[in-house]
Amino acid sequence: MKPKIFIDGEHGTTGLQIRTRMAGRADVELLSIPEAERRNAQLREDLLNSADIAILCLPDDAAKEAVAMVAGNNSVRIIDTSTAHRINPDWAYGFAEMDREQPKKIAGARYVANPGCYPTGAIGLIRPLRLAGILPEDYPVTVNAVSGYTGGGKQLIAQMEDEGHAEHIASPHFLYGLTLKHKHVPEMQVHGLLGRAPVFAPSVGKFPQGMIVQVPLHLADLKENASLGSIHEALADHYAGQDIVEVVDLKETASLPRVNAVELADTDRMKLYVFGTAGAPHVNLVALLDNLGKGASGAAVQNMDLMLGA
Ligand SMILES: NC(=O)C1=CN([C@@H]2O[C@H](COP(=O)(O)OP(=O)(O)OC[C@H]3O[C@@H](n4cnc5c(N)ncnc54)[C@H](OP(=O)(O)O)[C@@H]3O)[C@@H](O)[C@H]2O)C=CC1
Ligand SMILES: CC(=O)N[C@@H](CCC(=O)OP(=O)(O)O)C(=O)O
Repeated sequence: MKPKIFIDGEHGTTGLQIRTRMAGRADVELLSIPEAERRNAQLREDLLNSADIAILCLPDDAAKEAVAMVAGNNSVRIIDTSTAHRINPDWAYGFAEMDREQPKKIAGARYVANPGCYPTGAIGLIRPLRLAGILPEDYPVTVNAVSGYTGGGKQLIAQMEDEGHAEHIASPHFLYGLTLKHKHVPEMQVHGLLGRAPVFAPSVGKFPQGMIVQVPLHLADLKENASLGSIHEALADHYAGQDIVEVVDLKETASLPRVNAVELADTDRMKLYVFGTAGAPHVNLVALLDNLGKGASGAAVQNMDLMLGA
């Protein structure tokens, strides 16, 4: 029998992109809820309990409610794309490339927390340098980022695209999260293995999908003799043999005049760069991804495949 998959929130931004990725797959059976019934709690509970894997594409509160709906059913496994369970030690963190043994942990888990879009870039850059001993635990990390506006879900999409919207946003680029209490900070600290919470400065650009995450570093405050080359080598070693995360060659990186936020839109890949000048005191670590690809829906399907052994 084919494994049954139910996407709770399938008519939202992340859910729709997962459905698109699943179209044409003959190895799974997709359970579906009509759009008009998407908030029908009884129907959702029935579908959740009929699934082998439920992928939650809901706000945090609704995701917690969905987990409670299957509490008495030991056969339903869950992938949650919300922020609700990302630092819960009972959940496997669904970033398969973060450690060699992570794919195995995800494959065997009942509960998998899909990473946030910004944390995928930030943790992807920071964690390998913590593991290699290059980045000290108490380093004051700063994360600057720009996301495509689909990162804000249906509401922000409507504000950006509909000029008649009462809260239309006409700005081509804006900063937000200005209280510095963004929901992704704890996740970046925990899985980035950081002693201090990073300063996180997010922004949104007038493009639907794409994301740049930057982590600038002072070499003098890293492990002795850390250099552009040794940092690149640590990242390249960490991701060797992976096909989704690419550490871009230093020579190619040095030749780039700019980084385009939408380069990886509509892909599930992530590119990591180490920018700087040999012998100079600073480096800038950069991750490039699609907020809805490796940052959300692409990672959810990758995790589902690991859980199915596909
Ligand atoms: N967009 C992105 O780039 C990313 C999103 N995520 C996460 O994915 C989750 C979904 O976000 P996103 O797809 O962007 O959001 P959307 O607002 O686009 O979609 C959310 C969907 O969930 C439905 N929903 C809301 N509340 C309930 C409820 N109580 N019961 C049933 N259905 C409900 C909404 O229905 P309705 O239309 O009626 O509101 C909508 O269909 C969030 O937790 C978000 O943090 C993660 C990574 C990146
Ligand atoms: C542009 C934008 O608004 N982005 C969202 C983050 C994306 C998202 O929904 O958060 P998760 O990755 O945790 O699911 C935000 O800053 O709240």
